[in-house]
Amino acid sequence: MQMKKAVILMNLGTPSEPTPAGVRSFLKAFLSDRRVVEIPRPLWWVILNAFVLTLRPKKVAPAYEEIWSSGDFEGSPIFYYTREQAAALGKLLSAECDAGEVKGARVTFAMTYGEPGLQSTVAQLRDAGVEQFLVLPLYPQYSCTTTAPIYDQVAALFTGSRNVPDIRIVNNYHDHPLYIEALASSVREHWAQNGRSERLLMSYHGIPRSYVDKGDPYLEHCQRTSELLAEALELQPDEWAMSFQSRFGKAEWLKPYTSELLKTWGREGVSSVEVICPAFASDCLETLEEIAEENCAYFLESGGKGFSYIPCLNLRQDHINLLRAVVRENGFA
Ligand SMILES: C=CC1=C(C)c2cc3[nH]c(cc4nc(cc5[nH]c(cc1n2)c(C)c5CCC(=O)O)C(CCC(=O)O)=C4C)c(C)c3C=C
Ligand SMILES: [Fe+2]
Ligand SMILES: [Fe+2]
Repeated sequence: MQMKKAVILMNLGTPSEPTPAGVRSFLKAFLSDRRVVEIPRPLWWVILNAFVLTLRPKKVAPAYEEIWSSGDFEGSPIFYYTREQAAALGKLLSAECDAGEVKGARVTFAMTYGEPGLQSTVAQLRDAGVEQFLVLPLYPQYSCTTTAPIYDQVAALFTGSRNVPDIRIVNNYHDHPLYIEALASSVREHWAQNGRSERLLMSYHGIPRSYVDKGDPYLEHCQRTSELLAEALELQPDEWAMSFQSRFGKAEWLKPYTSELLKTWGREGVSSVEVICPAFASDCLETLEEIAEENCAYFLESGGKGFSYIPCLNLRQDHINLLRAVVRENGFA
C-alpha cells in the first residue's frame, strides 16, 4: 500500500498586517531566534526590547504598506507567492497522477515565523493521514540563519515523541541545473523586453561575516550560483558582480554591500544596471522595496542613468518545474 505523502514549501514569514503592531509581532518571533542573531541572550534581550522592537516597526510598517497589494493580489507578496507556488506545484503533481487516484504528494506551505506555522501545518496533515513528509525550504542557498531554523523546528516538533514520522528536509538547491536555467531565462526575457544594461548585479541577502567564518557555507553557495548563472548567460567578468543587501546592525556583514557598490558604480560612470536577487524565491520587502526602490534611488542619485529590477522566479512555470524536480529527486511524487 502506498503511504500518504505531503510536501511542505517553507519560507521566512511576514507580518500579518502592514502596521507597527503587525511588524512588531513578526520581528519579535524572527529576531528572537538564536540562529538569526547570535548576540548573548541577556544583552540581545535588552537591545531587542528597548530599541529594535520599539523603533523598527514604525520605520518599516510604511514600507510594507507600499508593497502590500498590487494589481494581482491583496496582502504580503511573500505570503501570496508562497501560497500560490504550493498550489501550482500541487496542481502539477496531481495532473501527472493517474486520473481519479492521486498517487502523488499533496502540497502545502508554512512559514518559519508567523502564520501558518510548521507545527499546525504538520498536525493538520497527520490528522488527514499523512505519514511521509518532505519539507522544502525555499532558500536555494543554505544558511544557518534560514535553513537551519527549519531543521531546529522539525526536530523540536518530535522531541519526546514515540512515533516520529518519515520527514525529510531539502538542504539546498543552489547549483541545480533547472534553478540556474530558470534564473538565466528570466534574465534573457528581461533583456528581450527592456534591452540590456551595462552590468548585471546579483544581489543576495547578507548575513554577518562571522557566521561564514564559523562555518556557514552560504557564501560558497552564493558564489557558485553566481558563477553558474554568469556562465549560462555567457557574461564576461566585467559584465557582472555579486553583492549582499539588507545589512542589519553594526557588525560586519558579507561584502560588498549592494548599496555601496551601486553608489560606487554610479560615481564611476557605469550608465545602467539590472539587479537580480537569486536568494529570494519570491518577491518580498527586501526586493520590491529595498532593491527596486531604495537601491534604485542610490544608483540614480550617484550618477547612474538606467536601473531595472528583474523579478524573483515567483510563479514562473520553470520555477514550479524546478520545485517538481527537487521533489522527485527526493523520492516524492
Ligand atoms: C540578523 C538579522 C537578519 C539575518 C541574519 C537575515 C538573514 C536572511 N533573511 C533572508 C530573507 C528575508 N529577510 C526578510 C526580512 C528581514 N530580514 C531581517 C534581518 C535578517 N535577515 C529583518 C529585520 C527583516 C524585516 C524587514 C526589516 O525590518 O528590514 C525577508 C522579507 C520578509 C517580508 O515580509 O517580505 C526575507 C524573505 C535570507 C534569505 C537571509 C539569509 C540568507
Ligand atoms: Fe532577512
Ligand atoms: Fe531590508
